[in-house]
Amino acid sequence: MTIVNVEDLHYSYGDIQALKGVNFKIDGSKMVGILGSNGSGKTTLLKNISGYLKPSRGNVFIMDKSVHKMRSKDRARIIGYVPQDMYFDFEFTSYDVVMMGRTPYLSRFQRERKEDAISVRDAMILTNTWDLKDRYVNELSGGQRQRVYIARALAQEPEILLLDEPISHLDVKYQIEVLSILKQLTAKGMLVFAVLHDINLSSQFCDLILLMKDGEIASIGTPNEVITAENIKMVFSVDADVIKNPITDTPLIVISKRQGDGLTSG
Ligand SMILES: Nc1ncnc2c1ncn2[C@@H]1O[C@H](COP(=O)(O)OP(=O)(O)OP(=O)(O)O)[C@@H](O)[C@H]1O
Repeated sequence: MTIVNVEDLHYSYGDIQALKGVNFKIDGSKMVGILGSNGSGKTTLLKNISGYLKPSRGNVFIMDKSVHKMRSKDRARIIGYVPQDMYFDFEFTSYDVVMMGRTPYLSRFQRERKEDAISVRDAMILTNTWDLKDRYVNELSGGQRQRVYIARALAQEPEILLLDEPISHLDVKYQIEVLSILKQLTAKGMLVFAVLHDINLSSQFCDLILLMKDGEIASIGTPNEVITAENIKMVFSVDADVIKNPITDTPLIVISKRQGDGLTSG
């Protein structure tokens, strides 16, 4: 069964056309990396899949249902969304924030049940955030907060998990740890989309790569199909050599040539 079906998706912010006709179908549980240059539409795509933004044209179907026609509570049981950052006006502890992930399972004014506490604890242990449970989330480091947000989405127990740059604030140990956790979740049946900037880690951990340029999909396929010197040049304007990682057998990009002399607009 096709789980996510994106059809002719267009999205504009006023005059800015951020998505210009995106089409793809994904079935089964996989780890999908969304890569592309700055401003190419990755976050906008994720927000349209999550139902947070409504397409200007085209549609997003989740398990054959238009994501916008789903009740928000039903949507939240299926889709977990981890934005780049969130700001909380009030002093919420990490535990409170992760417990917010259980909202779709509780009726109004219903107190948390034992199963909610178990789900929160499991998500926090998995993301290595249990020892942060009593700390105010606004006082955590960027990397600690990022892991708490992932725990919140996991407590939601979604079938599809969307993450916007989930490893951008993490040190290398946690980058590997978070990507490994996401990979384990796909083995348990979850479909994961993650916007990533690290091409080599994406190549190592993702089953599929969706490469974006100027609001369109420049290439979609396995890392072997997508991570090529031609595609890297086309999307990032960078000369790279692509070799095989001798340990993982996945494509590995090496920037060996001297690039341009300064920043170019893009
Ligand atoms: N709220 C907004 N209002 C107006 N334009 C926006 C808004 N958000 C994004 N855009 C524009 O839409 C385009 C796509 O932005 P988007 O954030 O989806 O790109 P991205 O690929 O995620 O970029 P990055 O890698 O820099 O995070 C860009 O031209 C951006 O300037």
